[in-house]
Amino acid sequence: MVLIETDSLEKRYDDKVTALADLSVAIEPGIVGLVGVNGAGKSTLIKLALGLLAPTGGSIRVLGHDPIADGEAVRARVGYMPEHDCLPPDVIAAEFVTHMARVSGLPAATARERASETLRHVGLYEERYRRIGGYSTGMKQRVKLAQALVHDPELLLLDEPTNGLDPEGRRAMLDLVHRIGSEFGISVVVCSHLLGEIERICTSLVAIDAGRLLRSATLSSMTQHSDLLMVEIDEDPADLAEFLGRHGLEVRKDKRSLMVRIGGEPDETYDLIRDAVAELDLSLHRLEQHRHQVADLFRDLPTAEATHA
Ligand SMILES: Nc1ncnc2c1ncn2[C@@H]1O[C@H](COP(=O)(O)OP(=O)(O)OP(=O)(O)O)[C@@H](O)[C@H]1O
Repeated sequence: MVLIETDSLEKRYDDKVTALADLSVAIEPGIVGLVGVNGAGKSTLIKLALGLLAPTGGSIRVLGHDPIADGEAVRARVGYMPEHDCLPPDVIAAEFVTHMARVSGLPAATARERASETLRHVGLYEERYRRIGGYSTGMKQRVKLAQALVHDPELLLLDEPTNGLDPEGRRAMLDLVHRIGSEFGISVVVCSHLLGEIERICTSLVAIDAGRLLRSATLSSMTQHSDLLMVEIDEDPADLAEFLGRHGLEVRKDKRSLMVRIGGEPDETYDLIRDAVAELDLSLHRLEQHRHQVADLFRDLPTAEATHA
């Protein structure tokens, strides 16, 4: 089952700002990072998925449903953690999460039970009878996560869950999101403008820029071996680069390493490098096939804001 499927999706605000344009993507189950700079259109996509906004063009389906025509079915199966602070400060956390469970249709006793359980999952069990207004930012983020989880959804939509947290808090929140996705079997779409931060917990990434799809792929396909060999020697690599170049290999210097493109049979390239190192009397420190880094593949991510038509 595809989590979210869009076909030429478009969202324009007031006929002036194009937040999403011609976006076609199929988001598969797992922990999915939705990445893009501020203003790329991430929150707009989430709001369209929830049926809070209607598309101005194309279509979107969530767990097979149209979020506008079939909003109730989507809300029953999807949990949403909004980006900004939206919690009532005078309400006790356990009461708030119980209330949200009741809004989702759970009977009173089940709602209370689920609220306690969910607050335990997010690490707030001991503090659950305190007023939300007295909570730290990290604790408030956890209450937002708990209310999204309380009705046992199949899909969680988290909009910048690390917002406002310090580095330790960010790490803890992402560990929690990872645990929910991997241990509870709930699919998660987590928005972030910080690729480096969320890539470690995601099974796939969808990158958007200025409302358009930039890339969508699983992490494993992104970190496959490249056709480059990384060569590190203890000495300056200039002579080695020159030698390999003379023998027909494509060589690029990368800081203190050389990146050598595998030409023809990989074994021949390995042998040529070993022979060159021996002939030039160098000390080989490392010779291995280079893996793509996710950040390398997103290096071209432009920083443009959404298109203003
Ligand atoms: N209600 C609105 N009315 C007009 N323009 C809007 C509205 N909401 C968003 N936009 C514009 O649409 C574009 C996409 O915004 P969106 O909030 O979806 O991006 P984002 O990637 O979630 O960024 P951020 O993390 O900063 O919210 C931006 O140019 C934004 O200014």
